[in-house]
Amino acid sequence: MSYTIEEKEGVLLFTLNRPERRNAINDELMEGFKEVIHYVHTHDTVRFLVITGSGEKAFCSGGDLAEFHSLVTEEQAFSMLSKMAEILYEWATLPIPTIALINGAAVGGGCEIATACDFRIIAREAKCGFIQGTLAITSGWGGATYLFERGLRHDRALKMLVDAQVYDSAQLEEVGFATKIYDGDKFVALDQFIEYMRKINPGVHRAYKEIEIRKWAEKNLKQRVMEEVAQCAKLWEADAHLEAVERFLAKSK
Ligand SMILES: CC[C@@H](C(=O)O)C(=O)SCCNC(=O)CCNC(=O)[C@H](O)C(C)(C)COP(=O)(O)OP(=O)(O)OC[C@H]1O[C@@H](n2cnc3c(N)ncnc32)[C@H](O)[C@@H]1OP(=O)(O)O
Repeated sequence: MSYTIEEKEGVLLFTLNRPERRNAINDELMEGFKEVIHYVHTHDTVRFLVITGSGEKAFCSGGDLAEFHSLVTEEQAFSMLSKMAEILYEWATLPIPTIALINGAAVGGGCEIATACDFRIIAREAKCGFIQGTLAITSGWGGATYLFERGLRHDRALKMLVDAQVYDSAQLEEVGFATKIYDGDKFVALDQFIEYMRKINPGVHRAYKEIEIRKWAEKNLKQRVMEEVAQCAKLWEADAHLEAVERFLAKSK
């Protein structure tokens, strides 16, 4: 199975489980996200949603470049990108705190998933980056829109996007992308992070999330996400992108 979903003591843990592909997102994993979202909406027992990657190396390497390379036209790209963008919008507007437990590399769409979460707890040796620019595309799942909502200084957020480089944990802390850097066991770090939150009535968390979600509704967040998707889809069909992906895949052979 390419993912697992486990509920324990109020924490719903969603683990991306394709370590041999560095937990890249394919259609099956998108269905996993949908299952998790449905679970949260139908189980009041869930207080915190946590997403992490299996293995040591990666949280998530973004879209599965091998699987999605068959999408060539703008329309084909839009169809895949908008599907995941819709899912991430649902995720970002869930009524409970969401946490990206970043155990390893979070690049491309993996960095977008992390940005769509409320909190990013990052392993000291992990790296994150909006590296889409190196593939001649922009973020295509709404990640830039979320990044500009996360309260980073505007020039720092923009620099992350336009440089398209991976940042180490010290840099991620400095720019304000990381909520917390951890050493050692990721679940110990998670337990410490939610220690105080656990003691608070869940209604309080839901109320704070509603405040943020209301603000986003007023600022047309969904529409802005979809415009980001459309921009990425346009770039997707250009030769520069298709050739960059071919170069990446050729390295693996
Ligand atoms: C499509 C949406 C778009 C968006 O909207 O954002 C994107 O997400 S674009 C995709 C951006 N992602 C990438 O460009 C992935 C780049 N991957 C890496 O930089 C590295 O793999 C890593 C994540 C930093 C991990 O490095 P390392 O631990 O050294 O592993 P390898 O590079 O050797 O990879 C192992 C294995 O996994 C395959 N792989 C990695 N990422 C992907 C991917 N995104 N899609 C498909 N396959 C991926 C890689 O090809 C290797 O395969 P083998 O050589 O066959 O073992």
